[in-house]
Amino acid sequence: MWINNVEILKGVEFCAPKNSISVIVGPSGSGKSTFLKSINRIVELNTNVRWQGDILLNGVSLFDMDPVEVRRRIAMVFQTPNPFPHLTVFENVALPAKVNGVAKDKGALRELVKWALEKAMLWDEVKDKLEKHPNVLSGGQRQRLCIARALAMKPEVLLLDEPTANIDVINAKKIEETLRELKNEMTIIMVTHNPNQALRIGDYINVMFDGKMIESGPVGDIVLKTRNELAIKLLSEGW
Ligand SMILES: Nc1ncnc2c1ncn2[C@@H]1O[C@H](COP(=O)(O)OP(=O)(O)OP(=O)(O)O)[C@@H](O)[C@H]1O
Repeated sequence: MWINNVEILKGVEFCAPKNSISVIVGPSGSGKSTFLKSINRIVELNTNVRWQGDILLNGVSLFDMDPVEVRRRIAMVFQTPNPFPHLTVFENVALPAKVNGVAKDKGALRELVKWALEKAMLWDEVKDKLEKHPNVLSGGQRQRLCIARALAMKPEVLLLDEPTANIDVINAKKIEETLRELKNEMTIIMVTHNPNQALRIGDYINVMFDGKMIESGPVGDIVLKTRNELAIKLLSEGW
């Protein structure tokens, strides 16, 4: 994949098994975020992108689908919590679902918002703040609000780009717990800079270096069997 004629992703082969957490690790600038943003084609929004190859969702090419449909089915949560500041907590979760036609009427929408906030393990903390704006929430709560907003679209795949990078340890643990629960309902692909986190919650580890996926496999295999020196170094020392 090329951005402005510079090759950024180089012959990447990657598979995210259903109902599992696939973690992507690698040094800064290796292409992790670009790869993640390719999976739901948001990388195309502001950049001049040229593709070679294919990305399949349940066997269907993303390039044969409407990009809006792709982004509903493959939702994304970014490193910095980015709730809509001018909308209430309720509206933050409800609006994208409403726009995408996920809930048909007000009752269904209320149910959906509650469901998404419960799944994101945030409901108990915000059920009395639904009409407040996200500035009253902590950073970790704002990030879980963004997860709830993504979940309300009922995605099949959830992409997360370092979702715990900017929050404290307790909230990071809550998000990890949330993801472990969520994988029963969807496929999760997450970028992390934290090797301990990768080993703690990843079912599959994928190591990226210089735009290539240099190692991939079940976490046990990667830890015990990999002979790739860079993968060993990255997973033991971090990056
Ligand atoms: N819109 C863009 N235009 C030009 N180059 C880009 C663009 N987006 C990413 N790149 C380049 O692609 C390469 C990979 O960047 P990317 O952000 O994907 O790496 P990363 O592994 O996620 O890094 P980090 O861990 O620091 O977030 C970098 O060299 C970057 O400069």
